[in-house]
Amino acid sequence: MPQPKPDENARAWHASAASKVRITGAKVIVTCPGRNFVTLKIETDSGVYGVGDATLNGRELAVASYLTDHVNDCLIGRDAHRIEDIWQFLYRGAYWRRGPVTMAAIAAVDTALWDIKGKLAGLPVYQLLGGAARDGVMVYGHANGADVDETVANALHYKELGYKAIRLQSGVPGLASTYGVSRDRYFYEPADARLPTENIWSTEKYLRSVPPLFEAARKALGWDVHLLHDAHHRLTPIEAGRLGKELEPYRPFWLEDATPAENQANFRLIRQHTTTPLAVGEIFNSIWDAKQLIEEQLIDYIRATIVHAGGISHLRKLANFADLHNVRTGCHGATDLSPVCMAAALHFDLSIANFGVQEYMRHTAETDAVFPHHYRFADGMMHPGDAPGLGVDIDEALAAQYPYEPASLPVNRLEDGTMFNW
Ligand SMILES: O=C(O)C(=O)C[C@H](O)[C@H](O)CO
Ligand SMILES: [Mg+2]
Repeated sequence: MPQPKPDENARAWHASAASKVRITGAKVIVTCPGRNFVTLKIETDSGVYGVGDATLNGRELAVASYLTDHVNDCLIGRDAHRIEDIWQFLYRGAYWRRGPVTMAAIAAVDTALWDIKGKLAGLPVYQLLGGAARDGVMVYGHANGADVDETVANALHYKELGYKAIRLQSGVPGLASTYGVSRDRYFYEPADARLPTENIWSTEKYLRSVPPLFEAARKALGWDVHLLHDAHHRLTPIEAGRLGKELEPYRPFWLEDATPAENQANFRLIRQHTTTPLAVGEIFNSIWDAKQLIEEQLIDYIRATIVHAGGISHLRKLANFADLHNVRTGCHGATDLSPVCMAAALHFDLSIANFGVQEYMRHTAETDAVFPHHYRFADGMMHPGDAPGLGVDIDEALAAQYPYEPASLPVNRLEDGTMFNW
């Protein structure tokens, strides 16, 4: 029997058959409505455009240059529908894989392409990702204060606002400044000066301060609210094990960034000493940063988010992998992640199987005005809205009124002058 003739031009056929939407332009917008944000806007010949967040706090211009000097020209003429192909082109094609600058740039392209695909389909992005897997996205807010009383008072306020999960960070007696404690009630912005501010840190003083904070918070708030805490990479594994054990009676939702995670095996030691759930990963930029942590079930929540971990496409892979190992998500959502990232994270959170919680720090009114958006908060939950695409935009004329202002994250020294983790 004669065999069917192979189609020698299959590749060409595939290339021409699908309906194409050509990318006609890509531009980077840097704006500072209270803090710096880098946004990528991709335009197509259909008239539809998409936006992606590319903000890397304290290193913003490196990503802006990566996009402008090395990526944007490569996008022109490509089919905006081919999100995975473009992701692979940028990741494999860089040769220098991973790293926060590369992955933030790829994330911005990926996010903008999902926005375009949603707008062209007339669907919110979460519908393209499989639809809503829950009614809304539980978020946690930041309660902080100079001392335990002020922090607990702020936490009570968050509870009144309807929050079901609250992060507690309090000033440490004997230390002039502490991570997570702001002078402002809602907006904590660590990038506070052009050159890095030098803070002083004492692990001993800090460790004494956290259990009394949780004890007071449980007394005042009761047990029907989740309580979280961020150690911000400052403990050794054995110190983290001790803190986790001391917090167990207060049932924290998680202890975050207990120890730096370059060496993923660090978390084994913490696990051996405490049942307090562990969260890590806001500075991760790919699935490889979390592979051992997830495979060995050394953590409970993975904090990687859209802008710093390669966009919606890569974060979905990470979440699916985590799901196999009972690890849930808890996306980073500090104010240095723009409303574009927040919108993308909410579509992602709503659609995945193993969602845990989403961090939510309110942006300033100036930021909200530059980035008009459809996402909303009610009763401790958020929803991305049902506008086609991501449901977020950038007002370029307004953005231009807030030029870039150099700002750095702080650094820490121990009391004897030794450089330490911030
Ligand atoms: O929100 C958190 O949990 C943080 O740790 C915030 C980070 O310090 C901040 O995003 C750094 O830019
Ligand atoms: Mg953190």
